[in-house]
Amino acid sequence: MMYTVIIPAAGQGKRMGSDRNKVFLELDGRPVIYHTVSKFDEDASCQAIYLSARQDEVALLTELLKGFHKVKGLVIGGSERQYSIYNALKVIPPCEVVMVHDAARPFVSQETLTELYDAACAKNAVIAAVPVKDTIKVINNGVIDHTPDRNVLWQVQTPQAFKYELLLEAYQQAAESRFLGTDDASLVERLGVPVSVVVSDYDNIKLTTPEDLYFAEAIMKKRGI
Ligand SMILES: Nc1ccn([C@@H]2O[C@H](COP(=O)(O)OP(=O)(O)OP(=O)(O)O)[C@@H](O)[C@H]2O)c(=O)n1
Ligand SMILES: C[C@](O)(CO)[C@H](O)COP(=O)(O)O
Repeated sequence: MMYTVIIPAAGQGKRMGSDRNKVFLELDGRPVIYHTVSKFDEDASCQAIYLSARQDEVALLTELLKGFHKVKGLVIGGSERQYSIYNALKVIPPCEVVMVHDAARPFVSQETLTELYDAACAKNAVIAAVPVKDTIKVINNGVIDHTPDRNVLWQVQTPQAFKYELLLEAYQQAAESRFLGTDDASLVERLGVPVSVVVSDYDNIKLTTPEDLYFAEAIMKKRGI
């Protein structure tokens, strides 16, 4: 059994504030998306890679990724991350396990991929996450409402891995009820299906705002890249 991964890359990178989609920014002379795709290309359990891309970036992405033989298709993304992923999910060949991973997370480790895949085979739904380090407050109109117990708070990441039929069902139901979530697990949670967690690492950052590029440099330095 192997898995298929969907990599949404059709965002705009507004919070990064650069002149182009952040997945094309370069790290060590290669675009972010190249680093991300290479993690899955190198994983022996990954059988196929599908990406969601902006219409005007399809040609660029095709050229950039032409050396990766596991890349089986590019679909046109939508106006939200969820729509970009659903567009891919609707066209990929049925498989046992499907993972979803943000193009903007180029530092996912092989250990996390292996743990997630093994857990997804044994369970229906599993995501990568790390415990929050800070104290989190719920604030209303500039005033603290309450302080949730930090022991139950986790910062969730991608990859998120699911049995294919379950994820498809979750996306179909979300579309029917016009539910928009900020991650894939939230769509599965709505079905009442338990979603497990694999403890990932703090290097698996999403490049979201400009300071994340400094963290990216530090992670690469640590890894000797
Ligand atoms: N309509 C969208 C929005 C996001 N994404 C992808 O989803 C991942 C996570 O999204 P995020 O970090 O929010 O990226 P952007 O939407 O590009 O960023 P911003 O919200 O700052 O514009 C990214 O790899 C991004 O390319 C996508 O495929 N389609
Ligand atoms: C899926 C995700 O990466 C988990 O942290 C995140 O929720 C994506 O959301 P964003 O609002 O598009 O950054």
